[in-house]
Amino acid sequence: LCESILRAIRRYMRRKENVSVPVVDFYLFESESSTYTYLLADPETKEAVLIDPVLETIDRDQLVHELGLNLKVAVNTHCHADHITSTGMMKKRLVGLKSAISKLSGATADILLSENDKITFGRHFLTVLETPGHTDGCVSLLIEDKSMVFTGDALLIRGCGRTDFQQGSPEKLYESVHQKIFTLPDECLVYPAHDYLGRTVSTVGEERKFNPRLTKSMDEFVNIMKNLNIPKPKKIDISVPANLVCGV
Ligand SMILES: N[C@@H](CCC(=O)N[C@@H](CSS)C(=O)NCC(=O)O)C(=O)O
Ligand SMILES: [Fe+2]
Repeated sequence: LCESILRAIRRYMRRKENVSVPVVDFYLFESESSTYTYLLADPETKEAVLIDPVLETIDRDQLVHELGLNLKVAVNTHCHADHITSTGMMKKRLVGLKSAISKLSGATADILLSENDKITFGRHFLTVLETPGHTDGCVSLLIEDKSMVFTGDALLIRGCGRTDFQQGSPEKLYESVHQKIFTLPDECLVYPAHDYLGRTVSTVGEERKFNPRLTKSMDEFVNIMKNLNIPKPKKIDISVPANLVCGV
């Protein structure tokens, strides 16, 4: 393990002992699309935010009730191509819940996000970082003390989102990650929207050092991304149109 992840683990353990920091339920995983959903809450005010919820796991995500949380916002990091979001269905079940997605995604939602917007829950907030390249409307969400960033499909653990559909651009993705994410503190924990190998968390320092795609030059990166040759997501034709309207 490199130094930055050890520092991050120590920092995380200290945070767990301090009730004034947000609680995150890290392991809400949807196995068909290998998607991570993240629930963040202020333990004192009970206000909460849900990131990238999936339709198939909407019943599991009712745990917000069990935890006595007041879910304010359900946010998508982008218009997903591989699964349908549950934000629209969830709004029908939870009075007062608002959906959010980037303005540049072209999707409809209650809140259309732009660079530097804040999503507040209790005493905490996430700052919106526009990180286009996988899609034009991709955002990453940074917690106020820069200890955690939720990167959607922009930066995956030892990988990144593909750039061969949905306005994908390897050049834009390279710039987004280098300018917006790799400039964060080394020990900032990186939580991606997917992992296909069972990994759950990384750090900015680790990815800056070891990411096999993004440590390369821009030209090499573009070449890698143009030759990924991976099949399209099985559900792309139903997911994209559905996600343009919050999945309903
Ligand atoms: N097999 C999956 C789709 C896998 C895939 O294409 N994942 C995307 C993120 S979801 S849009 C991706 O960007 N992958 C990058 C990579 O390097 O794997 C399915 O059929 O759903
Ligand atoms: Fe995606």
